[in-house]
Amino acid sequence: MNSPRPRTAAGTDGLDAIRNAPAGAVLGFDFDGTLAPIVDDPAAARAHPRAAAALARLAPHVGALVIITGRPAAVAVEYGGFGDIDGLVVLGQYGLERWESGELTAPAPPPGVAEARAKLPQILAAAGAPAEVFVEDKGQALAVHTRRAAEPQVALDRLRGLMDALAERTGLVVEPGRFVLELRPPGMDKGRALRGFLDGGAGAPSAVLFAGDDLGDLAAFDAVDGLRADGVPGVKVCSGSVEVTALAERADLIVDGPEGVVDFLDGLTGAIEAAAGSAGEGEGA
Ligand SMILES: O=P(O)(O)OC[C@H]1O[C@H](O[C@H]2O[C@H](CO)[C@@H](O)[C@H](O)[C@H]2O)[C@H](O)[C@@H](O)[C@@H]1O
Repeated sequence: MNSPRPRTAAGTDGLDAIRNAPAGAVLGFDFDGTLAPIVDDPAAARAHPRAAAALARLAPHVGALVIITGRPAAVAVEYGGFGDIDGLVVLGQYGLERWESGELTAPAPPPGVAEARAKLPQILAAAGAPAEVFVEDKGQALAVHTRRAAEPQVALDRLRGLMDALAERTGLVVEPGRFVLELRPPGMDKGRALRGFLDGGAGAPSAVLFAGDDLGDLAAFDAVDGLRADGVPGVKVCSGSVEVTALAERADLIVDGPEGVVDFLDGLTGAIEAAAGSAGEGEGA
């Protein structure tokens, strides 16, 4: 299977670098909207049916695979069916949590989360939120979802100012996403998480890739840009949707949602395996 070509020279260099030296490359992925199709109920989200197999096939060829998600890490592992993928690391809650080989490391939530949890019902009432607006309690963070409302963007806009004020009062930050506003601890984002993950590796990667779909993934795109400025080839992949356009504007490569991401992974692995096969034939000749 042929991989789609990036539309930028930097992205083409980044993808070539991954294909040419996969063993030193680090590939990062968002979960919801990138590996898992968006659905109305966050608890019903599951990875694309071919995602876990595609990651498992790619894993032995590359330096590292890391999923960086707003979900609790253990939830992404469960909903993804990722528990058996060799070497996979999942950084949850925007990088606060780390899951690796079945072991989870997670800090205690800051006290502001409990205060926000107690005040959120009043905030929803004050914003006139319809009954379909609900809170997803992630322990470290609280996500207010409006997707199921008749007018999800209107409901989101009405909440924004009140959520900003609550974040300020509780020492949290507001993380906006696809018909969601999250209250979460400050000091971490997907860019810092990616940088921190690379810093914990065995040296600079030969190349880096990050694929995402939502506003929270822009920080990881910033990190890829920063790495490129430092001389590390990199690729920014957007899992395209009509809901968010900000990532597509910054991406080297746009694919068609999670199905496109999985096809891209299969194509990349196929190219790496084909190159390894030809090299083996050359050596034997
Ligand atoms: O960083 P991510 O892996 O993309 O997680 C971000 C948030 O995604 C989830 O919400 C989104 O997906 C839901 C299920 O498809 C959808 O119903 C919702 O509208 C989306 O915003 C998740 O529920 C959040 O906790 C994540 O932080």
